[in-house]
Amino acid sequence: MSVNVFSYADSQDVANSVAKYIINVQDKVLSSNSSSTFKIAISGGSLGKVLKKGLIDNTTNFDKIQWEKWEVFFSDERLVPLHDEDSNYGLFYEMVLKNLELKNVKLGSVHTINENLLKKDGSTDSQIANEYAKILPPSIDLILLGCGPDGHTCSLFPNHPLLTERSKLIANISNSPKPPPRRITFTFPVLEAAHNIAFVAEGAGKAPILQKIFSKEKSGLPCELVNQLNVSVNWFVNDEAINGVSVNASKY
Ligand SMILES: O=C1O[C@H](COP(=O)(O)O)[C@@H](O)[C@H](O)[C@H]1O
Repeated sequence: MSVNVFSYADSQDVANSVAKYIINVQDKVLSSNSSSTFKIAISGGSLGKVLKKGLIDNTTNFDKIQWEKWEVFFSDERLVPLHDEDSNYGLFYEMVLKNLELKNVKLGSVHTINENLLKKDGSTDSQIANEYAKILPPSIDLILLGCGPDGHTCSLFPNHPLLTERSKLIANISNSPKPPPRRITFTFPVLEAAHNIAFVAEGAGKAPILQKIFSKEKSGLPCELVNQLNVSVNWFVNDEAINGVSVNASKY
């Protein structure tokens, strides 16, 4: 399927076009008779600020979001308490949910890890992953992903055995090369069942890895493997991130 790249000089324009895209997918999903909720998966890292800029600070976009119909999942989660500074839910809370509370707006539902199961020794991590897998729908309408400087996405890292995991929808990892080490993550079966996937990547620091991901030579990097799925994949980047990358970028 198609891989599109949309690039802008300015970060605010990246955030606005990500927001416009989210709203378009949301509207399409909710206007079809088959769905009463919009199922969206969120990542951590730099995506949090982009969502705040595009969906909260931009009040025109804010008003177009049907918040009460959103069902939010996390493409990966760090195995720390939900309000820890490393938690992807915690980041989403700070950037989005807290602002909804201030405006008295209710979000449909947010599917977090079961915090009560967390144990310091990690002995229940696989149980946390299994429980999260049970609440996943057969397919997610839109998965928003980041791209780490090493080409990882979700908590799927380069050359890691989880890249070929087919039997579990959610897997736990205890040796993440990026801290914190204990995490759970979507596996490829969840990504390939999605209706739409979008990456957000910004900054000159991302250019070297994007050059590899979009090179004709296969790298096997996790983000490149996502580009090869039979799913519509859209990249929202700033110009610095695709400096020297062989892609035809356009505007969304
Ligand atoms: O550790 C993580 O990193 C990736 C990429 O983050 P970014 O800050 O480079 O955009 C993120 O997508 C993932 O959810 C997170 O757990």
